[in-house]
Amino acid sequence: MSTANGSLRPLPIAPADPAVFVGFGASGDLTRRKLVPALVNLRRTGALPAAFAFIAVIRQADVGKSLADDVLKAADEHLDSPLTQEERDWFLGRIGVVVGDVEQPILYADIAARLTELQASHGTGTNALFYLATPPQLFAPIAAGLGKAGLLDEAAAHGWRRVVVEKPFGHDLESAIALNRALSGVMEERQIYRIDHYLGKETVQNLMIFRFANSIFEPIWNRRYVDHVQITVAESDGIGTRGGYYDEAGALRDMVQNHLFMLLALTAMEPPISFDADAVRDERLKVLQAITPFTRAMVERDVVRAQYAAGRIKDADVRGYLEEDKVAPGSSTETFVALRLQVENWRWAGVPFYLRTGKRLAKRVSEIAVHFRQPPFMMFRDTAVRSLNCNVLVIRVQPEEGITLEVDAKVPGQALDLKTVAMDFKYDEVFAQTPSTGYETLLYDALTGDQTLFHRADSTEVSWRAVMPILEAWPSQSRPVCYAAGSWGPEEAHELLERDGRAWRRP
Ligand SMILES: NC(=O)C1=CN([C@@H]2O[C@H](COP(=O)(O)OP(=O)(O)OC[C@H]3O[C@@H](n4cnc5c(N)ncnc54)[C@H](OP(=O)(O)O)[C@@H]3O)[C@@H](O)[C@H]2O)C=CC1
Ligand SMILES: O=C1O[C@H](COP(=O)(O)O)[C@@H](O)[C@H](O)[C@H]1O
Repeated sequence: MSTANGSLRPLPIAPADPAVFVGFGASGDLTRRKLVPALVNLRRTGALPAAFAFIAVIRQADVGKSLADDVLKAADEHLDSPLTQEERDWFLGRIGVVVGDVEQPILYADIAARLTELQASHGTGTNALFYLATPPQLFAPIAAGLGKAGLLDEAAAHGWRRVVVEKPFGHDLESAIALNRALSGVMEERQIYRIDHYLGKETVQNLMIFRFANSIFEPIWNRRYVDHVQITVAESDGIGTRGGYYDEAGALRDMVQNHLFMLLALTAMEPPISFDADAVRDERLKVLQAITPFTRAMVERDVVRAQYAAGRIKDADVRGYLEEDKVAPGSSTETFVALRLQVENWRWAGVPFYLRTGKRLAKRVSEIAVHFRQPPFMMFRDTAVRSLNCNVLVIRVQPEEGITLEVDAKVPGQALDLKTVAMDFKYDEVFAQTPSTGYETLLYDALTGDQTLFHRADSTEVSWRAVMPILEAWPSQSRPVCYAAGSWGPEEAHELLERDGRAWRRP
């Protein structure tokens, strides 16, 4: 059974169902920086139920002693305003800790006992949301442990049981299939919430509203009017402390296969027949299925992989990727990818989609730029106007969230002169509420049983299938090319568009 999309929720927002949140990997970075702050934000907006408790599942007993205090202290740094004493006491009174080894059945018996305890003391009822914020190789063992202990059996529990699975969802197609199989062996698809925090971002959700709640864009949203689309997710940060994970993953797995493909899917999808979760996910899936498979020749020609070298960002020297902690000597892991792909369907045949993402680029900015075709020049041919610019619609995902439409206007005066001007919508000028990190929305959706903004099993596999030919071709190709930290990527990425008579937008 599918669920209804949260975008259609009536205001004011109702508190989610009473539940216990069971966080695996609760001593980790994600819990501190994103999950706990998101839960605090949900409570601030009245979206967290009063009957709520949090079980932190960790492996080191000594960490457990101060864990509740530590995560709240860390959360403080990621909130717009620090926790009040009332909030601190509220959360402290609701956090329980369970220590153990995720491979051992006893851990799950302890979790079950703790659940019963908290259900009684906090009146949470029997709903439980299990959140897997651990290294990915533990997702399947944890699911198996939960399954064997009967913790996912909703009939026996008399309440819902849901599992949020963090990214990366697999390392390649084969491992994604295996993980889907492991999950579906112990629970129903409707219980699985594969997270992609980009889908929770306000601006990303707004893409569907922008396209389908306004009548003026849809008629021109196709190959007749669109020349090409550019999707950029640029980061100025490097890999930080995540070298161990990143060196195994690289930008294609870390960003393209999931986040950029979701931006692509939402940009290119057909209108769903409703906001029903499966109706929306069906349409996103069809876009991924329509990506023209990459041949080796296409990988060679249309995919640029690169790695950052030392450079300067914001007036500071930064080291190159190979000097980062936990990166293998001489690693050929890419920190930048630019590619050109085609969505072969009736709407988009012949329209190139250019995607690029990278670490240590000139600035942090994510945007989708839809470049429309040029108008016929005919009317201007005997005038001083030398060329016409094409209209560009830019959806700014982050930061400075908003939407800009670039149009040509006449420069005031007697001569005929044109200038490109921007019609601008900025979230922070229109709405009091600033767009969230995405985790608030996704946690609320998981707590209310809305799967729209989560990946379904089929889409994880189809997106891996699309990138596999690239991953398979790379080892036999030359090393990634270099780009200086603080730049907009390697020259080859610019050539990718120049070859087609186009250029990347400078965000
Ligand atoms: N951090 C982020 O911004 C993002 C993270 N993610 C994903 O979230 C997940 C967690 O990431 P993150 O919090 O950064 O990772 P961390 O390495 O910071 O934390 C991992 C957590 O898992 C625990 N853990 C590690 N090994 C074991 C084990 N063998 N048995 C039991 N527990 C174990 C760690 O416990 P201990 O403290 O004892 O080591 C820690 O609590 C990953 O899948 C990551 O890809 C996704 C997007 C963004
Ligand atoms: O999933 C990931 O996303 C972040 C970028 O997220 P954003 O919300 O800050 O844009 C990226 O840095 C990280 O490498 C990747 O794993």
